[in-house]
Amino acid sequence: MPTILTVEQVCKQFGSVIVADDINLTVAEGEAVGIIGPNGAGKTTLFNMIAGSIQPTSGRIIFGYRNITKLRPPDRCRAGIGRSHQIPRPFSGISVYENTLVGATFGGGREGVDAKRRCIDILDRLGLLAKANQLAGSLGLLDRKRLELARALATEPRLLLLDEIAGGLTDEEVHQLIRIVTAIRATGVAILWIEHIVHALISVVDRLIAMHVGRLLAEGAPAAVMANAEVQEVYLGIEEP
Ligand SMILES: Nc1ncnc2c1ncn2[C@@H]1O[C@H](COP(=O)(O)OP(=O)(O)OP(=O)(O)O)[C@@H](O)[C@H]1O
Repeated sequence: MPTILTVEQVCKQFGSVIVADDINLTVAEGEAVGIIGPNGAGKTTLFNMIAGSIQPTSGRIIFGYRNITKLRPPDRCRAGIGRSHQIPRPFSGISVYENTLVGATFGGGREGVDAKRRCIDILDRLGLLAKANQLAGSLGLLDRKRLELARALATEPRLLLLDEIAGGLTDEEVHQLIRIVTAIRATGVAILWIEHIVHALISVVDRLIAMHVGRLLAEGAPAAVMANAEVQEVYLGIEEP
């Protein structure tokens, strides 16, 4: 499959603190890649640089064949990078449907009946259609996470960045979320997913990347990365005997 995202020699410094240290990674079209790492490893900072809300200190970000390093976040969204945030922040005073419509109109560039039809289809796929007219602010956690995904999908992404979407959910809710992400994945959207709930991640992704203090520690098949001695030590706290 052709590459959809290339992160090339990306570094980020906040003052004297290095939070991304020569990051190189690729995601192929339709591929699902997981990112794990302890708190403060630089995972969200990496997403912020891919989505454009912060600029790398150096390095390049290529989306498709386009260098998007200097592009503003709305333009990256319109180019096909969708994002869900760690803490869902829907427009709580408007309905679930209207929240989704904002994404379809803004990112997907659709209007009128076309945008409305797309939103209804997305809400149906995510199991939110029955709550379409409810205020977003009245939703429980799982539904807020579903809405976060719906809003991101409405922008018609070719690459979806998921930031800790399983956090705070019950086991049953995590299973529901896994089914949703698997279904999104089956539509051909590439996924880059940061997650602390590793079993959820591993049940969906093709490849895993482990980060630690701004660096890529290991990368490859999920089982191999989880068995890596350095990953076990820094991430799971398991030291070699
Ligand atoms: N705007 C900022 N200014 C200064 N330091 C920052 C800023 N944003 C992030 N950092 C620092 O960068 C480091 C990486 O943070 P980041 O949120 O990317 O980690 P993370 O791997 O996503 O962690 P978590 O799993 O807790 O979400 C942390 O030490 C954080 O304090």
